[in-house]
Amino acid sequence: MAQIELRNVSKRWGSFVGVDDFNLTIADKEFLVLLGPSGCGKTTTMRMIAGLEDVTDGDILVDGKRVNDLEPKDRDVSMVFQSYALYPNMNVYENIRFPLKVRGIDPKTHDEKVRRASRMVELDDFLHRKPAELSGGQRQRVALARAIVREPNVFLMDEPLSNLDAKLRVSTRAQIKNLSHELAVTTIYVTHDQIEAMTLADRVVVMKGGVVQQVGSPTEIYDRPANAFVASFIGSPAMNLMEGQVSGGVFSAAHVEIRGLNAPDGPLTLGFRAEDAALAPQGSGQITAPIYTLELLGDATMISVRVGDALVSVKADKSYRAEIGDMVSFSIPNEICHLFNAKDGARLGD
Ligand SMILES: Nc1ncnc2c1ncn2[C@@H]1O[C@H](COP(=O)(O)OP(=O)(O)OP(=O)(O)O)[C@@H](O)[C@H]1O
Repeated sequence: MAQIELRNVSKRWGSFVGVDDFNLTIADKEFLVLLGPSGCGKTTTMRMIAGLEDVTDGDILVDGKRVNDLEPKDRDVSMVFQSYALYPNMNVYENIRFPLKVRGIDPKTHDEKVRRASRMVELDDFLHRKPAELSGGQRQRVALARAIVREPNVFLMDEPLSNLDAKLRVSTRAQIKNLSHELAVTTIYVTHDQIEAMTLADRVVVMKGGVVQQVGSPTEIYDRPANAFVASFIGSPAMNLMEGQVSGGVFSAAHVEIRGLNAPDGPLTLGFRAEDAALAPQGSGQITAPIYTLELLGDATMISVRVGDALVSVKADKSYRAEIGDMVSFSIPNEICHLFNAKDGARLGD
């Protein structure tokens, strides 16, 4: 059992703020993903939980006990890093066994524990090999097994898939999800890849510049982004955002007019997702504009449309065909519009 609580946690180096007033309770067995662009403070947050970085302000509690002053080895957490840091001279078996030796675990139990962990990551047939004789994906699985074998209360994973090629990333991602379910261990996972976050997480924390922007389930974050930054960071493609003016419930921007909005007069950022735009017969939509490019995705066609100076994405059926430069017409039903304050990007209304 491990519930982790961060209370007003901050990290500063001199006047530079790496993490600013982070508050969150991570439930026992929860899979929590810290997501954000490079430098937003994800790794620093995780390192503070691991005890590898001192907390400047605030408290970290595990199961209600303050752990700020505990050494990493006394925190009952297992970390998996982006670089696998395996011992090159030891074979896979010895690499996985190593944490058990260091911790003075009864040697009689080692074999069973190592074999169980290696079975979970499907490395049973590779136990005699040295790291140099393994693929990148297999090495990362050794690192996972080495974390599993300790039977920790918490897994901390820092971009564990980022050194793998695209195909391996997808299969290892599925394996991590399955493992976390099977082991039922609280997991904190750092990534800048929103697809990884959406597919793995029970809850996602989106960070920017050391500040938490939103905490929520993947669906909440996708359907109701708290601000324009989150909207632009989540989704593939990201949400279309247009700057414009509202007057009497009518949003106007270059080549765009959307009526019936419940928004105050003044500047506004309007967002919509590619899949929510509705293609309309030629010339009958709210927006008619030239196609900039088309991407055939297999299950759909993504149309990039040049609206004034901006490019917006509109998702069409997989059978949709047109040429670059053709005109396309579409509407943005006002119930699917996301409205954001033009100044600070905060979400308006529901
Ligand atoms: N020891 C340090 N001294 C000063 N600044 C630091 C130190 N470690 C990290 N930082 C700064 O703190 C900020 C947050 O770093 P952090 O590594 O947590 O970001 P991140 O979100 O994990 O990014 P990435 O995805 O690139 O790893 C960055 O701007 C970084 O340069």
